[in-house]
Amino acid sequence: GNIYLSGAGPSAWHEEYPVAKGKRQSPVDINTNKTKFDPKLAADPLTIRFSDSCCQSIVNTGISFQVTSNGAGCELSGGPLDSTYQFAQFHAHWGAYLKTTGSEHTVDGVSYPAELHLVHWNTKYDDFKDAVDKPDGLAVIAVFFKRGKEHPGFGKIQDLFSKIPAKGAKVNIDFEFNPGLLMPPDSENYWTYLGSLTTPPLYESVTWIVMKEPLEVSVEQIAILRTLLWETPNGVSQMYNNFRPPVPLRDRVIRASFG
Ligand SMILES: NS(=O)(=O)c1ccc(NC(=O)NCCCCO)cc1
Ligand SMILES: [Zn+2]
Repeated sequence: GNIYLSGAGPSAWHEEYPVAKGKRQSPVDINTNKTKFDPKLAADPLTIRFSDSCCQSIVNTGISFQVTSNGAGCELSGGPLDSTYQFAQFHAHWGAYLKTTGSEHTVDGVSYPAELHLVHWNTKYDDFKDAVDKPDGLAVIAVFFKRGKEHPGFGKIQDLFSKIPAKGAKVNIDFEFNPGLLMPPDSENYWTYLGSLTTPPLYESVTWIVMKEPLEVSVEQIAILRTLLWETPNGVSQMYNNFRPPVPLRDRVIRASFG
């Protein structure tokens, strides 16, 4: 069923996934008065490498779209990471029409209309499946979407949405698409903390790297996200509010790469 709409939604996930109330869950609110600048992050800059041949296909996962990669030439290292992580997929989370919610992480209690996740796995493990539940298994770059000028690159991906109308639908991407296009102009300023997958199984395996600067997309592009379809208790309908709200930070400090 639909993990956001069946039962009480995210607040009930702990019944099947007790880790939902764990010590390093995601997303969280980023209280900028409590983040801590870490000069080590600035001293060893994050290296984000993407290529034009990174993306193979796009699938409707039933809770988002997902652009999947074989990771060739697409690697992440440096910053908070002690290893090289390989790109696996990107997807997004978003809200409802005329609502201000949509992102998973919030900044000083404020949501963005949507949030993109670029998922990478630690190459010290054999593959994604082996890495997905290890404490240092994954690194996810989060990019907030903000309403503004159109983003033609993201539009190329959105043009494929009509070809994946239902859960499990998948099409190949037969044009070059470099996910680097989805990085904000300034991707040096980020926050990082140890967290989890934001959907079941909620594994506490993610080093989160949340970009401070949002990416501008048009209001129409935010609306097009909702043209994807998913199953709900009342039948197939438009996909929206596929986000987990922030959970307690517990005993964690969010580090900033900037002063
Ligand atoms: N939103 S998020 O935290 O970036 C995220 C990323 C991957 C996943 N899950 C995933 O890729 N596969 C789950 C399979 C687990 C069983 O092997 C869930 C949430
Ligand atoms: Zn996500």
